[in-house]
Amino acid sequence: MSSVKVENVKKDFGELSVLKDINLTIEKGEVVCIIGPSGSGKSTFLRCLNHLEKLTSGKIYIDDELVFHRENDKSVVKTEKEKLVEIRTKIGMVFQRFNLFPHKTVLENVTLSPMVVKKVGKEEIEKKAYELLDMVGLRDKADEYPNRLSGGQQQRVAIARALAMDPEIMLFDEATSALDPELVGEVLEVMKNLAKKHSMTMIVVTHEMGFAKEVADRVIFMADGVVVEEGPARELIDNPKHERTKKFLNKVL
Ligand SMILES: Nc1ncnc2c1ncn2[C@@H]1O[C@H](COP(=O)(O)OP(=O)(O)OP(=O)(O)O)[C@@H](O)[C@H]1O
Repeated sequence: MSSVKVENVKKDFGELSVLKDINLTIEKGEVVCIIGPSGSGKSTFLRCLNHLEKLTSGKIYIDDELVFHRENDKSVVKTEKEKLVEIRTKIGMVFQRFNLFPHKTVLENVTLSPMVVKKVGKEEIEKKAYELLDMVGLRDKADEYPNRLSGGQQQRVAIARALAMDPEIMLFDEATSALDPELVGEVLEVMKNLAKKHSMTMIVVTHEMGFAKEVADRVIFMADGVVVEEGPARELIDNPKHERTKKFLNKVL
């Protein structure tokens, strides 16, 4: 488990200012849901946390260690390449599109990165992969190829694959948005289990308000690249303070 601190983070795409001075602290073991209208910068924020996007300016700390740092004028990225790999192994990410390796079996999808990146032995990682596949309810699919699985099953494999790296922090970027409605529940169930039983630091961008309310310790409402409001999940969803939050929740609930 790790904590994350974000200081004065800004991200521009050309003329477009997508993140405008974000300041947040996420504690060890905390489950945080980020909600907000489409285009408000939620995905970009997550992608900045593991450096899939370079910051325009600001600082990101993991466990009080400054890991990403960029100044406006000098374009200095503090992080060296090897360090980046080390940091990325601490941060697992699950995307909207599962991006499994199509020519690898489910088991191989889960074991590949730990073997290649962390040099974990085959026997050890396979044992762990089976445990993870058990956890996501897919042990019996270990030898299947991804195209033989439903979207919900593929997404559960993607979660197992991310967990196989033993991450300290898990980022979920609209993990259920691309799924048929009847498959959403099975993926949320796995995420819920992870949050409740495995005390993992989780940052979840989601449109699932029920999930946010039930599972999150804290909800952050973002709009137009700023954090408009944050607070305990139930409090924020049932009793939002800002007009912008109220408007958004009225629309989606
Ligand atoms: N690589 C990029 N290049 C240029 N613009 C981008 C890029 N990535 C995102 N944007 C823009 O940044 C803004 C925020 O996008 P982002 O995906 O972070 O929003 P979001 O809140 O996650 O939205 P959604 O809920 O629809 O996924 C959008 O206007 C988007 O078009």
